[in-house]
Amino acid sequence: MNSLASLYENDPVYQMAVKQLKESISILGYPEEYVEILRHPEKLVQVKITIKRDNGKLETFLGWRSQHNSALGPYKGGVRYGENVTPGEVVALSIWMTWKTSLAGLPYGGGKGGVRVNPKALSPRELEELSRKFFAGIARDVGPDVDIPAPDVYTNPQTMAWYFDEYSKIAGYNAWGVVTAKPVDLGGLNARVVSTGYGTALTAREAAKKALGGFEGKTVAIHGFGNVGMYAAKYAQEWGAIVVAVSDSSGYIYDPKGIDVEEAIRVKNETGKVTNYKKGNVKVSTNHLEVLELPVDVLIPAATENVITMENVHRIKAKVISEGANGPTTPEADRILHDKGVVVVPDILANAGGVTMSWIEWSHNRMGCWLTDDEALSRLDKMMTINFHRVYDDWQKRFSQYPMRIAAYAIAVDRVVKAMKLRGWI
Ligand SMILES: NC(=O)C1=CN([C@@H]2O[C@H](COP(=O)(O)OP(=O)(O)OC[C@H]3O[C@@H](n4cnc5c(N)ncnc54)[C@H](O)[C@@H]3O)[C@@H](O)[C@H]2O)C=CC1
Ligand SMILES: O=C(O)CCC(=O)C(=O)O
Repeated sequence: MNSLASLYENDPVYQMAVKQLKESISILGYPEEYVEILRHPEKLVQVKITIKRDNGKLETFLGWRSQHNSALGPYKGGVRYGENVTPGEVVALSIWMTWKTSLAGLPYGGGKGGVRVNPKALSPRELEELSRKFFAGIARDVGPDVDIPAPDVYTNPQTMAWYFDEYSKIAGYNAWGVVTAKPVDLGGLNARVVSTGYGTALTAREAAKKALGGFEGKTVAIHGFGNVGMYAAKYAQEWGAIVVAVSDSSGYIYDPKGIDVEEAIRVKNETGKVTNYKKGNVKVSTNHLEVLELPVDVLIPAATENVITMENVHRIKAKVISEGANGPTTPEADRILHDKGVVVVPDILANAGGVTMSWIEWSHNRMGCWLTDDEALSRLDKMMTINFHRVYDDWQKRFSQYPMRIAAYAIAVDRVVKAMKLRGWI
C-alpha cells in the first residue's frame, strides 16, 4: 500500500473502524475484497497552517480532511480541533460518517476533518486565523455539492462563520451550503445547536422504553459536557429522567437526588469547568472516567472515543447506553455489554441528530427558504424515532445474537454497497 495509508493504518481508532467494517461485510455475506475497497478514504488532504501568534512568533500546525465515500452524495462531517488529533482518527471518523449518513437515509457520503492544535491555548484572533487558513487550504476540495463540513469537538457556529466567509471570498459568491451549523444570522438554525444532544436523549428515551419500561424517573449519567452532553442532559431532564452526574475534562459532579442541569450549564459556560457546580449535596471528583461506572440506569458517553474498554466494562452498571460521542465503546467491550444484557444504541444511530439537522439546514439554504426551530426539531424527532425503531426491530428480528451496532451497520453498509454497485464502481 502507498505511503499515505501509513499515515492512518496503525492508528487504534482507525483499526477499530476497520474491525467493525470487516464484521459487517462478513455478516452481510459480501466478498472480503469489499473491506479493502471500503477501508480507505477516496481522498485524504493534508494542510499546513502557519499563523502569526499574538507575540509575533510564527507557528505551524497540520490539518486533515478525509473524504471517505461519496456513493450516496457529497461528503459530510465535522471538523475537530485537538492537540492529539491524528490522521488515523480523522479517517476513522470519516468512515463512521459514511455509515451514519447512510443509516439516516440522507443524500450524503462521509467525511471528517481535524487540526492538531490545542484551541484553548490560542487567543480568539489566533483561532480565527487558524480556522480561515485551514479552510482556505481545503477550499478546492470542498463545496456545497462536494464536501460540506460542520462542527465537531472544539469547533462551533463561529468557526463555521469563518469557514463560510473564507470559502465565499474564494468562490466569489455567498456559498450558504458549503458548511452547516452556521450562526442563525448566516442561514443556520438554532435547532442545530441542540440537535445532536436532542437525538442522543431521544434514542436513550426510546431504548429505555424498550429495556427499562420507560424513561421517566430513570437515573442518567453523562460523560462529556460540551455541545452534545449539555443538550442530552437538558432533554433527558425535560422528558422526566433524573440526571444525577455529568463530567467534563476537569472531572465530574454527582448527586444521587439529581443535579440542576440549567445551573450546571450556566456554571460550565461561565467558568469553563462543570466541577465548579456547588448546589445541594453534590460530590465532586477530578477523575472524569469514574462517571462511566456510577450506579445509574442510563449512561450517555458524550466526550471522546475509546472510553468504554475491556479495562472498565465489567464495572459499568447502566442497562442502557446511548452513544453521543463517536466511537466511545471498543468492539470487545460492546460484545461484553451485549452479553450482560445492556442495550447499547450505537453512535451512528444515537448521535445522528446533528447531521440530520445539518441536512435540514443545507437543503433549506439551497431552496432559499427557512424553517422555524420548532418545525425543524419536530421533523428531526419524527425522523430519528422512526429510524430508532427500524434499527431496533431489525436487530431483534435478524441480529439479536449480536450487539445492536451490527444491525445498524448491516443496514448502513448495505445501502452504500448497493449505491456503489448501481453506479458501476464495484
Ligand atoms: N457536535 C456535534 O454535532 C456532534 C458531535 N459528536 C461527537 O460527540 C462528542 C462530543 O462532541 P461535542 O459535544 O461537539 O464537543 P465539545 O467540544 O462541545 O465538548 C466535548 C466535551 O468533552 C470533554 N472532553 C474533551 N476531551 C476529553 C477527554 N480527553 N476526556 C474527557 N472529556 C473530554 C470536554 O471537556 C467537553 O465537555 C465527540 O465524540 C463528537 O465527535 C457526534 C455527532 C455530532
Ligand atoms: O453535522 C454534520 O455534518 C457533522 C456531524 C458530525 O461530525 C458527526 O455526526 O460526527
